[in-house]
Amino acid sequence: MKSVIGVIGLGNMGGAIVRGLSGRDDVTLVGYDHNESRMRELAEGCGLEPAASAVEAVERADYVLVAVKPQHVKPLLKETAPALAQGGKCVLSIAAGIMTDKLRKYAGTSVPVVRIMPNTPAMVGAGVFAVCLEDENLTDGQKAFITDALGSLGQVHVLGERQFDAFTALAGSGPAYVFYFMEAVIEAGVTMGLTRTQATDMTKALFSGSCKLAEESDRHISVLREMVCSPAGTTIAATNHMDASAVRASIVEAVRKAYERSIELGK
Ligand SMILES: NC(=O)C1=CN([C@@H]2O[C@H](COP(=O)(O)OP(=O)(O)OC[C@H]3O[C@@H](n4cnc5c(N)ncnc54)[C@H](O)[C@@H]3O)[C@@H](O)[C@H]2O)C=CC1
Ligand SMILES: O=C(O)[C@@H]1CCC=N1
Repeated sequence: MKSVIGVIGLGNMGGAIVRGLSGRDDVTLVGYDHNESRMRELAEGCGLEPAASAVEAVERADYVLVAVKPQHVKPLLKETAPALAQGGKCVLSIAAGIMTDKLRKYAGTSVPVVRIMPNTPAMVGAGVFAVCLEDENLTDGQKAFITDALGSLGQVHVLGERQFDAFTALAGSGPAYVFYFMEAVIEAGVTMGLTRTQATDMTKALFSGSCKLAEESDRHISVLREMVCSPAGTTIAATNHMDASAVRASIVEAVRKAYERSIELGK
């Protein structure tokens, strides 16, 4: 039997998850967004069934995926609480920082809630997900369905909720750090006289090749870096400059800022 996933909020992340799940034949996707063009695009592109309202999406769904911005979660769950109370449903929230006890309070019923933290590479089936399955009202069938569905969009880590802020700062926000570093490398290439197209193509291949090596090699990441740093060579000149500029400390501090912000959003 098919499970119905009702996705509310079809922006960057909700849209990515719909695209990623659209190939599954055990799932019917229903969606609602205030922005009609988002529903239309996903209806045409991957067979999403548009709902006339958030309440209708909830009424039709077995799993309700809440993919609106954190500040919109409370009014949305309050509005849909009567429909959520119909029984047999499950709330999945990807909102950064909003804890399960708050989600339960807003939904106002004994509906089980699951917190999920995705990242945007889910758009191409290469996401990294954290999922918190601690709600005692969750059935084994629901847990199995959720982990399996997320598994078709990328790597899944079942985590306790207390680890969610760290995961959000590292992997949820993480693609932005990687793209930020890529932008800087591209600018360096252009500074040295490469065309922007050349520098962009080279940088994409550099990052995907390095990630492939890190994944497929048994060597520690630090050893892989040392292998590039020839004695008195070009690379050690660059990494010494990064150390002198405290780039590593700055990255650690930046990720910690995201962690603090995630904690703050949960208050
Ligand atoms: N963008 C990212 O990389 C990640 C985002 N998240 C979380 O995902 C959630 C969504 O983020 P984005 O997709 O980036 O935001 P977005 O702004 O791209 O999409 C949000 C969508 O929700 C719609 N919306 C707002 N209120 C609504 C309502 N009451 N009913 C129906 N639709 C409504 C908006 O029209 C918009 O299309 C956030 O809570 C964020 O914390 C989590 C991990 C990664
Ligand atoms: O920046 C944010 O708040 C969201 C959560 C993780 C990635 N984007």
